[in-house]
Amino acid sequence: QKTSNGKKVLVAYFSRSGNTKAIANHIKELTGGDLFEIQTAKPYPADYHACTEVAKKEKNDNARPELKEKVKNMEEYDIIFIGFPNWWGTMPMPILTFLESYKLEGKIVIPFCTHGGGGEQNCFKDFVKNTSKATNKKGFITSGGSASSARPQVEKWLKEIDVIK
Ligand SMILES: Cc1cc2nc3c(=O)[nH]c(=O)nc-3n(C[C@H](O)[C@H](O)[C@H](O)COP(=O)(O)O)c2cc1C
Repeated sequence: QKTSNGKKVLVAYFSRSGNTKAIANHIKELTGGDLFEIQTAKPYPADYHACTEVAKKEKNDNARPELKEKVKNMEEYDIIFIGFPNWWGTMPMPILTFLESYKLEGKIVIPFCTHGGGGEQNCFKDFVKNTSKATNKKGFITSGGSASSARPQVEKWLKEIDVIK
């Protein structure tokens, strides 16, 4: 399925507790795109505090956690939404693994993010820095708690950035 302007859409997301997944689902429903969940080969601890410690170490080490699977047909997509939670003020490191796994030249990449009160911080700045070979469009950000009811805001944003009519 393609959008009204004939583009094929992928909605890739990383989500530990479901908030970012809720936004991914809104985008999928509104654009008719395909969903892909970015998962690490080794799951993060279920315990929140333990997870923050693992994530902090990965950030400090500039790690590239191994991913469970790849998008097999990335070359078919024109527009790639990439969603993630704000972790320690930026993208979780598996997003960097993901971005470095594909040739994104010539594609439109668009981030979306949920946070726990800190807002955007460096999330989108770091995203743009790491996707400089692609065309970037303005991202969508919301607090994790509002994600499931954010469909109207997501729709407004998708119209603003010219992905849907
Ligand atoms: C490891 C970790 C680090 C986090 N760091 C931040 C942060 O720096 N700023 C913030 O606003 N929220 C932070 N959060 C909260 C998440 O961004 C927020 O709960 C988000 O909606 C979770 O999305 P998810 O349900 O898709 O995993 C952190 C959460 C985790 C697990």
